[in-house]
Amino acid sequence: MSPSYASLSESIREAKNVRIYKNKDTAYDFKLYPFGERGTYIAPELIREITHNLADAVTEQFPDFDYIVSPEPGGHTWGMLAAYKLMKPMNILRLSTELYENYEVSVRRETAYNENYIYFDGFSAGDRVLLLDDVISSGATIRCIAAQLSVMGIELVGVQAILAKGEHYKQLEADIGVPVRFLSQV
Ligand SMILES: O=P(O)(O)OC[C@H]1O[C@H](OP(=O)(O)OP(=O)(O)O)[C@H](O)[C@@H]1O
Ligand SMILES: Nc1ncnc2[nH]cnc12
Repeated sequence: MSPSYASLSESIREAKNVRIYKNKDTAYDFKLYPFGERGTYIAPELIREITHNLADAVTEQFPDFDYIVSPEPGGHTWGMLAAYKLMKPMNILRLSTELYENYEVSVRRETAYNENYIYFDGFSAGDRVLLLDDVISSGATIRCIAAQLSVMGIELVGVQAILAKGEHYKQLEADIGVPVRFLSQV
């Protein structure tokens, strides 16, 4: 049976736009997608639809990996639901605006509207992982996570997202050398 994206499509269509400022000169138009952003209401039907579709897409595209890796806070809620549905373990990447020196492995991430550090722990060289996030926009988040996984000797089998914004995912896919898949695109 072909997947239904009715609730997801509606939530994307209806998402409110807010303007956020990285600094006083740089404004960014940001969408309050209910599946990704704080302060939004998410209906159980949408949770179910996204979770089922993520799990089905991963099963079809990426049948063989050890565990799911997702950054908090937008990615790991969905990583966790997909992991539960697929009965796979997961590793949650923690984020902070603070750089904790001598504390775990970190990479600096800069997107169109924010800057912070992503912390890595609990990985072993040779692990085969699937990266799952809610939104791919500039691709900076996935790109820097993939680079750090590679440094640690982790094999990335692919990337699964809920939503791709624009066409940046194509360059991302070419750069990281694994399939980048998503349920919907704006
Ligand atoms: O492709 P990119 O330009 O890197 O954007 C994608 C990232 O942006 C969002 O994270 P954000 O920092 O907004 O935190 P969030 O998880 O609270 O949404 C989203 O969860 C992705 O991780
Ligand atoms: N919710 C969002 N709206 C617009 N761009 C984004 N990039 C990452 N998350 C986004």
